[in-house]
Amino acid sequence: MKRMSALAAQVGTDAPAPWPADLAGAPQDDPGTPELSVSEYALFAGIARPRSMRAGEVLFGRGDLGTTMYIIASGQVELDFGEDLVGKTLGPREFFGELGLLIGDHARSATACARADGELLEVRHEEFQRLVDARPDVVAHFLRRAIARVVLNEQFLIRRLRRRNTELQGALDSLRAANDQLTRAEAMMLRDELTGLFNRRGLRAHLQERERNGATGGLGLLLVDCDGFKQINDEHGHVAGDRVLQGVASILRSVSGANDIACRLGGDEFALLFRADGGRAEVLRYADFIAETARGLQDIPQSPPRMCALSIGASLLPPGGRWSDGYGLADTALYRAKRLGGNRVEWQDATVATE
Ligand SMILES: Nc1nc2c(ncn2[C@@H]2O[C@H](COP(=O)(O)OP(=O)(O)OP(=O)(O)O)[C@@H](O)[C@H]2O)c(=O)[nH]1
Repeated sequence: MKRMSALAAQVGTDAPAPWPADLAGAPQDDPGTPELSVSEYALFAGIARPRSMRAGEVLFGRGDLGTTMYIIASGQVELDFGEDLVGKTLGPREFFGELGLLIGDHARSATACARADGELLEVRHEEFQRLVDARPDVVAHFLRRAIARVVLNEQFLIRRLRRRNTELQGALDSLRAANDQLTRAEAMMLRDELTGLFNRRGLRAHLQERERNGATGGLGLLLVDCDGFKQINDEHGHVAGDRVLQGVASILRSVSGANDIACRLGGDEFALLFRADGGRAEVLRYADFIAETARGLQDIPQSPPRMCALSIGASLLPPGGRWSDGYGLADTALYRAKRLGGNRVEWQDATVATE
């Protein structure tokens, strides 16, 4: 500090400082190095204001406007760029805050905090101007170094951002893939594995959706149950039974439209819920077609059989009515169809729902 103070005393007036003879030539060191050369440091020390710093002292905060550059004479300063950017620790002859000095009222890009007790040189615009007047060659060299440092920092930041961008892109791709898998898994959970029709969960989801949209009325409901199915299993094996169930599913799929829902409720029991603006007549037309198709397939002599007879209970979901009401009606009708020997369609009205 003594050496610096002596030089500082020499530039106490506006007159250019008489520079030591050994510093007469422009410094030749690498502009990319972070610290000032000994000769540069001596020149800055000749014009700067010395000040001391205490460990933990915040010299300026990120975003603060500033016009002062600092050179470290002794001690250490930590620069914190915030977010997840890597900070820097600077030591003797290193400088910081130069953009504030060069641009003026520049928002600081980092918080500068003293890591240890030490001494700083403060360079403000007036002092720097004196150096410009007296030693433009030194200033030009310093500026090259300062610009090189800014450019290096920018390039580092750009590389880092590119890398981060690639990482983010990868994370996004994984997320998309996981989301697709989840969507597929969710869709599979709503389907019956054997027939590909919706299962009970799928039917419930579909009904909830319709209830949310207030679109539960005017729907035809068929409950379809296989007749003598256990016997097919017993006589021809489960694989043959499975093929019969798949055959029933195919018939239901072939009559259901885009907004209808064909569903395997479990075992050998199925349901078809469909738009039936034509009321009872239309619902029964669907039911008769299904029963008739099954009969037709059953009549083709095959071993093992590809189809069995079907019992069908039919009803209409009353406008504004609940699914459970409509289901109760169709179930009553199905029970009657079974009781009457199966292989038939039975209808149940809401008005005479008691049996
Ligand atoms: N092959 C096969 N059989 C199944 C499956 N799920 C349930 N079953 C069988 O389906 C049969 C259903 O028996 P029941 O309800 O008595 O059927 P049913 O013989 O048609 O009797 P009714 O309805 O009175 O005519 C049982 O033997 C179950 O083991 C399946 O996924 N595949």
